[in-house]
Amino acid sequence: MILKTLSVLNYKNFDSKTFNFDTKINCFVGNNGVGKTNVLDAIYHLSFGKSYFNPIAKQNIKHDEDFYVVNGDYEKHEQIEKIVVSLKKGQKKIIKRNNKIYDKLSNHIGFLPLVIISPADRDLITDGSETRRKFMDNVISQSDKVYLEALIKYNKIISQRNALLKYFALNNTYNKDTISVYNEQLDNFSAIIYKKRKQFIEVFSPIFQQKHQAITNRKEQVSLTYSSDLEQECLLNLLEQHINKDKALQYTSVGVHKDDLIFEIDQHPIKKFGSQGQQKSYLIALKLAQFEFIKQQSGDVPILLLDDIFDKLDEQRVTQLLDLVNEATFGQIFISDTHADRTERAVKQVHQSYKIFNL
Ligand SMILES: Nc1ncnc2c1ncn2[C@@H]1O[C@H](COP(=O)(O)OP(=O)(O)OP(=O)(O)O)[C@@H](O)[C@H]1O
Repeated sequence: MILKTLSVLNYKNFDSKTFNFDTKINCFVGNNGVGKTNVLDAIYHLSFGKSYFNPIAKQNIKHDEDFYVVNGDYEKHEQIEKIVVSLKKGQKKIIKRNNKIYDKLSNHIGFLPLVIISPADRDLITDGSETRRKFMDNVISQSDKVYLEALIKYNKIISQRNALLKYFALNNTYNKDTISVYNEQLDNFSAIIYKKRKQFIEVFSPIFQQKHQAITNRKEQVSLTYSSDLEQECLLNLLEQHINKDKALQYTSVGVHKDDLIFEIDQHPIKKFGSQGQQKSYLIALKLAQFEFIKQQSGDVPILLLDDIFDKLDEQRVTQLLDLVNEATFGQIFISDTHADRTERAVKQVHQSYKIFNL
């Protein structure tokens, strides 16, 4: 799968710009703030229908404009695929594949597999569990539609149940039957999500270990474990046991929407006990494992976005990283960096074709 051409219109700091890409390595270089990350984010948009960096869709429209368009021409399985994501202020976002509008964004997820490595990944360590759940959901969803559907439905019912708990509190009332209907639906979808997350970690964790060893030469022991309320009991029982708490809090306090991934180094939380360098290696290993997992599951080589790559690695390690990806049957890579010369030195050593875009 190759992104041949990208055109953006009123996207963040760009008014109108077109890029024709190399099939292997593409580097965006230039000073701080010229829009290197924005180009990577536009490519991310084409795979996920949204920004990696800014969840508020309308803030991706260029200041003082009222719409944006991101257009990508891909070659996939010898077919040309035209993907267009557009948003007009006050309207719903539209995603088209070959001029046909998708009914649901979820139908597009996984069609153009992609992995991004960015300085913002540190949020995976520093933020609360939601960021780690989103990471896990992103990896599994790119190759499992049943999972994505179950997740969307589960989240919808959780919102409805929370709204009902609020309504009960506000009106000083309670109806066990209505809550039970939600509980049963949640139990059904959470069983699917829990099982698939468990299966995912069983396959993903050894890949992560292997990537971590490859980039650190086995210096320290790291682990990645899945933690869920459902380890104790099925959700139906848990919801019944926690109903008084939920009524008091006015939201659902147990379930797979509280799951977490535990990141440890030498059996201690990496957030508290990992050095900066150890945390960066952990994150890179996590992202390379994501790349490998998606490649194995989907059969497609994901596009790789390396944002501000020298933030995490020195020059020698960047070359090692590119080699690692190169070994994994080469996909297309997009790199952003402030220094044209060091980027070019690193990519030259991979002996693949490349293009440098000065922004
Ligand atoms: N909606 C928007 N409209 C106009 N400009 C925007 C919008 N959103 C972001 N920008 C601008 O985009 C620029 C940041 O772009 P980007 O993050 O891609 O820079 P960069 O080249 O990656 O920089 P760095 O090297 O510092 O990471 C900023 O100048 C910011 O003001």
